[in-house]
Amino acid sequence: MPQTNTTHIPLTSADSLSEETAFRIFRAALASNLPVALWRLPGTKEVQVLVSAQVQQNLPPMEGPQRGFAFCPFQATSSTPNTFLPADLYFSGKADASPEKGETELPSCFWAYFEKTDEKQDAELLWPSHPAGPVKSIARDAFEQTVATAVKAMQAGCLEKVVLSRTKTLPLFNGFDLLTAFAQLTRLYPTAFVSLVAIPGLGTWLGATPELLVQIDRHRVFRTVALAGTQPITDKLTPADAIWRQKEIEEQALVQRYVVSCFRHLRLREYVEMGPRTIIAGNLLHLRTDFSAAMDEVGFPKLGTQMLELLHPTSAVGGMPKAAALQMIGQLEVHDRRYYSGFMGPVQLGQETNLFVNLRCVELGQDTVTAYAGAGMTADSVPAKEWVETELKMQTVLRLFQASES
Ligand SMILES: C=C(O[C@H]1C=CC=C(C(=O)O)[C@@H]1O)C(=O)O
Repeated sequence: MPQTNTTHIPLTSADSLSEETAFRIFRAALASNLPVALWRLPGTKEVQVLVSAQVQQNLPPMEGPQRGFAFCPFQATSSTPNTFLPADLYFSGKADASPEKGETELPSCFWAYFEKTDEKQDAELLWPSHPAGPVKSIARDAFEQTVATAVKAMQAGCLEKVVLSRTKTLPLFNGFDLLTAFAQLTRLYPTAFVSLVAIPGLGTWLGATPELLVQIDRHRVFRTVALAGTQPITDKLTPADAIWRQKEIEEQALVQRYVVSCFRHLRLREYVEMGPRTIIAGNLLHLRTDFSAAMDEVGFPKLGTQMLELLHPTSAVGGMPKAAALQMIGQLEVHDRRYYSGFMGPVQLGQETNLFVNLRCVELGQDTVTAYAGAGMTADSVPAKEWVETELKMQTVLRLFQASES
């Protein structure tokens, strides 16, 4: 593994013991070909894991009572459906917790592998990959051309903003270890939602996203954010000193207005809006506005589910107006986004729902890794800068795969 220069958060022995239990469950699920999700919530230490006996294609209400893990694409298709993994086995990662069983029994082979993995496992893990293999990548010149096309359309007034993405596929280096990569991301990005999701027939995704889509906390407070605008962190720059150009301010304001339009659509006025302020996401800074509403007090007991339907895809990954932006993405991008810029996260686990936008992520093939990243374009975008921005976003996770680039 390449060396990283980031501060490591020391784990206590109780933490590392429960992390090892979560990893054992993950390995046993892969070995028995079961869908599995492993994650660490922002600002927490616990690594949580969930295994399902089978996948559902309909999302239940986000407010309960069904518990599980949602994993949804940018746009659902037959090869990238919406998926919900019921919590047939769930481990919260807390030092005093043990794995909890759900409604459906896991097959006995899972428990056989789980017992076996008690001893240190040296056998290589085989993870599921998408049956169609890696998606297409675009060369720098061609990407910059497409950005120029989008900029012209925006200057002509056809739309205000579009988020165009691209991908980069590298061979996996010898000795790559999936769980080590996950553990490294948890140490590198303490404020990100770090996840590793493996679903037979659909693929394996690893990431560290900064973008909350929908949260319903244990007090039934709904939260979402408007995140956009990007600049690299430099040695001298703290979030408080960050200066934003008009282009980024407008780009984020469009996302913020989009969230407000969703509240308006529901005729909900009693929400709290804070920001925008500058936040750190790995090697980057973004602008973020926070929104919240106490669901019962404002008379919207199903606000999480209703807002999810309206928000996704937000203009942080699509654009404004939404329909025109989605059409342009379909025309200009050479790849299928699959689960990149979709959303995912635990539903009603630990009495909370926490859904995040799948950004700063990679998709794993058997011997390849594909990074996905996009950037918000407006009439003022400069194509070369947008290329660099997507490169920086990809580095969030690809830095762990550097040995692959040599
Ligand atoms: C689309 C991505 O980031 C979004 C979130 C924050 C900032 C963004 C931007 O500045 O363009 C994007 O809207 C991505 O990471 O692939």
